[in-house]
Amino acid sequence: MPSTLNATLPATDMPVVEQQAVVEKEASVEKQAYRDAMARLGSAVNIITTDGPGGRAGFTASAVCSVTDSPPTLLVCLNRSASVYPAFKENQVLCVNTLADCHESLSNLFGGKTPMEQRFDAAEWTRLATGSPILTNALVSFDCKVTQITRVGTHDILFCEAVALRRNDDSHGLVYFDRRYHPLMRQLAC
Ligand SMILES: NC(=O)c1ccc[n+]([C@@H]2O[C@H](COP(=O)([O-])OP(=O)(O)OC[C@H]3O[C@@H](n4cnc5c(N)ncnc54)[C@H](O)[C@@H]3O)[C@@H](O)[C@H]2O)c1
Ligand SMILES: Cc1cc2c(cc1C)N(C[C@H](O)[C@H](O)[C@H](O)COP(=O)(O)O)c1[nH]c(=O)[nH]c(=O)c1N2
Repeated sequence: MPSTLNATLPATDMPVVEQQAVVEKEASVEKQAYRDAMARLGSAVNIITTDGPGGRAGFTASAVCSVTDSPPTLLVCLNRSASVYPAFKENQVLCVNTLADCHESLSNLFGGKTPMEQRFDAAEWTRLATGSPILTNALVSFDCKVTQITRVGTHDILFCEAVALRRNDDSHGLVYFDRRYHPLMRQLAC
């Protein structure tokens, strides 16, 4: 049986669509229940990097997605309590490095409390247009300037316009699902 959110609702003859609206208005979801539910959404894993006057910094992020291709724009959600937040806020440039199947330990390094130098020492980096660190064997890297920031709850949503791209066509993907990493195989040319 699938589990459901328990919300006390008045019994009515309302059509299903209107009853759903009542659930959204009256019920609230506990933080842990929300996280447990979100853990069921598989996502790519990315290391977001920056460099500039605010210093070099990087963190692991799963809250990343495409917004529009005109202009080519992604969004990245960053917790304002993260140690890296001031650097991203000041630099206004970043690179979204999407991880390949070999990057599980690198993802954990950039997602923990590890000192910044130790994080970057664990891999090889280059630069493209903005000066943000590009992970040399990432599946794909989006070098971006931050064009807009929106504050929602604990996080800032950074809207990022891609100004340069770099792809590795001989790597497999990495997905974070159910609080674990899973390799994702691509059909590679023979
Ligand atoms: N968007 C985020 O900030 C985000 C996303 C994923 C993981 N994390 C952090 O990574 C660590 C490990 O996460 P996990 O997935 O193994 O287990 P978890 O139980 O902490 O999180 C499960 C899922 O809930 C969501 N989530 C967790 N913390 C969040 C937050 N502060 N804001 C918005 N969404 C959040 C994410 O989708 C995450 O995959 C935790 O410290 C978690 O806070 C943060
Ligand atoms: C798989 C996975 C996915 C995410 C994270 C972690 C992990 C392991 N973290 C947490 C983030 O990486 C962590 O808070 C930073 O490394 C900052 O940590 P410090 O404050 O520097 O220790 C994270 N944080 C964030 O602000 N947005 C996100 O999308 C994610 N996603």
